Amino acid sequence: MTTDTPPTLWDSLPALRDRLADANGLLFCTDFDGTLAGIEINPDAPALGEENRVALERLRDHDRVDVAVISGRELADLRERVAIDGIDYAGNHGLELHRDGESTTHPIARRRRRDLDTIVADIEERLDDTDCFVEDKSVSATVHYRTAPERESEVHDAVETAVERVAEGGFELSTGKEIVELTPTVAWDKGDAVSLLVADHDGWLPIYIGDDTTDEAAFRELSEIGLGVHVGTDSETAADYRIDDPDSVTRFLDWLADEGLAALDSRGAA
Ligand SMILES: O=P(O)(O)OC[C@H]1O[C@H](O[C@H]2O[C@H](CO)[C@@H](O)[C@H](O)[C@H]2O)[C@H](O)[C@@H](O)[C@@H]1O
Repeated sequence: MTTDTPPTLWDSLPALRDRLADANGLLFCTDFDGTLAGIEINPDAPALGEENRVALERLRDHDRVDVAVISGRELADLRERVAIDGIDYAGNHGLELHRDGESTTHPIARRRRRDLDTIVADIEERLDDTDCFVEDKSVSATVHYRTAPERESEVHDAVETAVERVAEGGFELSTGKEIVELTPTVAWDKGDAVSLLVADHDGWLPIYIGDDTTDEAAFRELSEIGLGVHVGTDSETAADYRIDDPDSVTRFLDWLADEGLAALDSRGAA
């Protein structure tokens, strides 16, 4: 993993234009929270802004562009929030996929649902008298402590204890922005979801854009073959480039739907 802050994407747009002009097509993959929508206190609040919707639809409508939204959110929640037809979706960090109109869930994740229900109930009981709460995402769960940051270690302890009690080794913990994520122990992440899509797009340029720790797997997957863009100023990222915040993502989407598509169309024009 690169430890230097990657260069800003804005200085590299001429190079990106060249890569698009050489590519068979564009596979545009994006995270949702902190990328397409800003971070909010209430996890129910984030919505896809109109400018982003228009740009993503313009990309979708190009015959040599495919779009995928890849999120830690539950697939049903993500699809409802984004609500763009004709694109691919991955929910629960890739454990749920919606491709070509069909939804699938990783079989091991499906089998662990009952254990997860018990774990969620246990965590809820342990955190009952706090402001922390559990977002039950059917095959994974997220414990939110944004409104009680002083409870961070208490949340970790509660999740660890609940997993040990119910299904030791069956679930793993990861951290995100003021959250602890609890996912079934399965060798499958956002990087694998991206790699599955890349396999169907020979000679296309894959781009992945995201802001959080689970997006790093996708950046690593694309390090040799595509382009990763980290949203934020963290230095520890495997992404090739960075941009500041979700507003910058909107500007980039606008550029891509305009100049990026023009570059793609210029292939063979000279
Ligand atoms: O992969 P993503 O699309 O980035 O999803 C990651 C998690 O995002 C959500 O939590 C984050 O956003 C919330 C709303 O802005 C915020 O309140 C929370 O503190 C953030 O961590 C979502 O609720 C989780 O399920 C996703 O896993």
